[in-house]
Amino acid sequence: MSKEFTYSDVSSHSAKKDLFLVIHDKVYDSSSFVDEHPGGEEVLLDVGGQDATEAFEDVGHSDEAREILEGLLVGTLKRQHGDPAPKISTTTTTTSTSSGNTGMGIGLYAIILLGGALAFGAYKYVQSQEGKA
Ligand code: HEM
Repeated sequence: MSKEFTYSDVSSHSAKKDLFLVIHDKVYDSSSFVDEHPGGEEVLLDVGGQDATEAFEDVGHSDEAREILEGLLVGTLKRQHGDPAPKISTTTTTTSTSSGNTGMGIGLYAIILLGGALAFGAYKYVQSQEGKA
């Protein structure tokens, strides 16, 4: 059975010799790994006792790094009302890009429709002129 930690439990473990990190709502005891981290101890201490999901994923850690992480697992995070929201990177950027594309699509569509209407009007005008002649 894995242990459950609240956010305030985790935040009390932010010292170098007692360092918990939250990644994807799981709690990892990184104390033994701080000195070995190829990215340096500074970055781990920065996110000690906090949600490090974004920092960890932004670096694009290897499968090997994820295996080490599994070995440090001590439990899961039990979220409570008022806790900081889970951090998930990438999704926001994807959404904003695709909504930008949709806006562009509608703009183009409007121009094509307008062009069609103008062409139709010109055609009708030419026809009426021809009728007169
Ligand atoms: C306990 C959690 C972590 C573990 C087990 C871990 C493990 C590793 C490992 C094994 C590497 C070598 C490259 C690779 O295999 O991907 C690495 C590199 C790196 N890590 Fe982490 N890491 C952790 C957390 C973090 C966090 C929170 C940051 C915050 C920014 C970070 C920043 C970096 C950076 C910048 C490198 C690249 C170092 C370089 O190539 O010069 N790591 N990490």
